[in-house]
Amino acid sequence: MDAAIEFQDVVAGYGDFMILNKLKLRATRGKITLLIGPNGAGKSTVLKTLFGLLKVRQGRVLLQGEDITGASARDLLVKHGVAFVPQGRNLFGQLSVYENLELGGITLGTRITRERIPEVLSLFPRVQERLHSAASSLSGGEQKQLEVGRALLLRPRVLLIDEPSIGLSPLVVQDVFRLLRKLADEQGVTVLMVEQNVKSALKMADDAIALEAGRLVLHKPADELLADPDIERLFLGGGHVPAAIA
Ligand SMILES: Nc1ncnc2c1ncn2[C@@H]1O[C@H](COP(=O)(O)OP(=O)(O)OP(=O)(O)O)[C@@H](O)[C@H]1O
Repeated sequence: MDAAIEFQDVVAGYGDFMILNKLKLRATRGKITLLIGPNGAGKSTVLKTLFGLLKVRQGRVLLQGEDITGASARDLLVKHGVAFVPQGRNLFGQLSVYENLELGGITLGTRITRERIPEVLSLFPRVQERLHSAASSLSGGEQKQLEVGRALLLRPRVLLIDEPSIGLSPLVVQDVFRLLRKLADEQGVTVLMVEQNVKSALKMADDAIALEAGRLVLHKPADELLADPDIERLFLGGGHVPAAIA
């Protein structure tokens, strides 16, 4: 397997409380890998650790075979082509769509950023129509598209995305998923995603990794998991949150 991302026995957490428990995982280059598992399993923690926001206490993190353990978020973004779209709203609401994009490209310099903005906007026609509106006036889905667009300005090779569907209508969720599919298929971007809309996400993902208590419990093709009659138990670690898999 051509691993874009590899965790080798990674231990990481918050303060003295370790969440990832000698975690081993691999995500294939140019594919969409979905991280699933019960609440608190450590899914978001994987993304934060990979993006250098949490310290790796033990083990190694590799990107395209290169050891990036301990690299800062800035270096990951600028030198290694990793972009992170966190949960929730992360825009400057009072600033315009265009200004938010300009800020997203701050590490590139103004000239390159301005050259790239049209190419990013071409992916999001509805956002393009609102270029000079305050970001906070966009719908939830448009705001999420703008966040993804802002990350794409840096032409990432790896996109980490945490629960993009929160607060979005099912149709808009499909738009976001289609976009991720396009990035993987046409640009070879590796996507690692956490998403509570598990069934819809599995329909467009390539692989699924299930975590439980900071360890990997399953890694298989998304379509195989979708066909597994034990799917609810696997997703929820024996819990029962039917709305999460509707
Ligand atoms: N900033 C923080 N400080 C302390 N503990 C945290 C922090 N963020 C998360 N945790 C704890 O780490 C554990 C794993 O959290 P994480 O967000 O990675 O889980 P998750 O699998 O993404 O869950 P969910 O599906 O609920 O989003 C949880 O017990 C959570 O309470």
